[in-house]
Amino acid sequence: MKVGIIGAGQVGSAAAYAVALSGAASDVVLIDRSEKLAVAQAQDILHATPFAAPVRVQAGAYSDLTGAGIIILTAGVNQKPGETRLELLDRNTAVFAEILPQVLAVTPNPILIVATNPVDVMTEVAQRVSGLPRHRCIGSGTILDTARYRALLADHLGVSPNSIHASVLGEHGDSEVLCWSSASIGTVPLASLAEQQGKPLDDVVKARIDHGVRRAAYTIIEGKGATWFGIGAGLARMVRAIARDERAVMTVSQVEDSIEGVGPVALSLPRILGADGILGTVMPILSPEEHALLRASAETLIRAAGRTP
Ligand SMILES: NC(=O)C1=CN([C@@H]2O[C@H](COP(=O)(O)OP(=O)(O)OC[C@H]3O[C@@H](n4cnc5c(N)ncnc54)[C@H](O)[C@@H]3O)[C@@H](O)[C@H]2O)C=CC1
Ligand SMILES: CC(=O)C(=O)O
Repeated sequence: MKVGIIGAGQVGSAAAYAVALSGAASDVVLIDRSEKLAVAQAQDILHATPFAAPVRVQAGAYSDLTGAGIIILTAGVNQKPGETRLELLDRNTAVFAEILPQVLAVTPNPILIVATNPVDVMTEVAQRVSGLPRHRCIGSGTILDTARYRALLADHLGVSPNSIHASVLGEHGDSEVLCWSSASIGTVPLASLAEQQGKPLDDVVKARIDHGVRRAAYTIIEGKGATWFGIGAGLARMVRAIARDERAVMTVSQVEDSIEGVGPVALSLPRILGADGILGTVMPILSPEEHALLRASAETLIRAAGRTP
């Protein structure tokens, strides 16, 4: 499958690199407002392919997107230290208004994967501007937050993150919801395994993990100006699930008519990802407190999109 990536900055290039290393697609086309940057990134990544998978990586123009099945949108501005994701909305909406007509003129029915922040509201913008069906307009949403959550739980419990089933729902941002009540290691509830391991998940540990997930972007941006490896890997994982029709479950964002009684809104829930995009939603069993937090997160996103919940 050919994948177009619009925005060849840190996130776009990390996604291209992860696609190339994992062989998730056969062709990657990088497009950026700065052609010089796109050419340099494509060359650098192409030079990694002899060590990994035979993926064709090139910089291009919109006309080179002919036949692309997936378009990843990473173009736009990122957060400066202390800035929230929601503060980027107006600037990045203008970027999408410029990009999307050029994409759709060449490839009229792609699956869009949105990474540009604020990713949930930008998913709604992309769906509205493109007119594509909701299930083919997918935000990376909390795929990264869920990965952070699983990585921190794995570190605490001394088990592989691959064996941890735990989700972050709602906004990819400050109001996100860490699901504690349904988390498990294999078939064993999280709290039970933590007791068995002699590493209970008390309030102090939970608060530390919550902070580590919710504030990760701020901490990393303070240290190195932006985040890119985690999301790059997450975007490549989404590409693989779609390209191979895996029907894998991932927390990604899609416009919904109603969540917890409010909507329409785009936010993350565990979704089945396959060849036609989002094939379904796997709603986890939530505690009353988690339901309330998810509703509050949806309301935050509706307000961010300029509507009253
Ligand atoms: N969804 C997620 O989990 C994450 C999202 N992000 C978001 O991804 C976005 C990109 O971040 P970075 O790659 O760090 O920024 P960056 O500044 O390194 O790259 C953005 C690129 O977009 C290009 N661009 C801007 N306007 C364009 C246009 N009209 N047409 C074509 N190219 C255009 C710029 O030239 C630049 O190369 C930001 O909004 C950031 O907040 C970043 C990390 C994680
Ligand atoms: C920047 C961003 O959205 C993140 O790293 O979570």
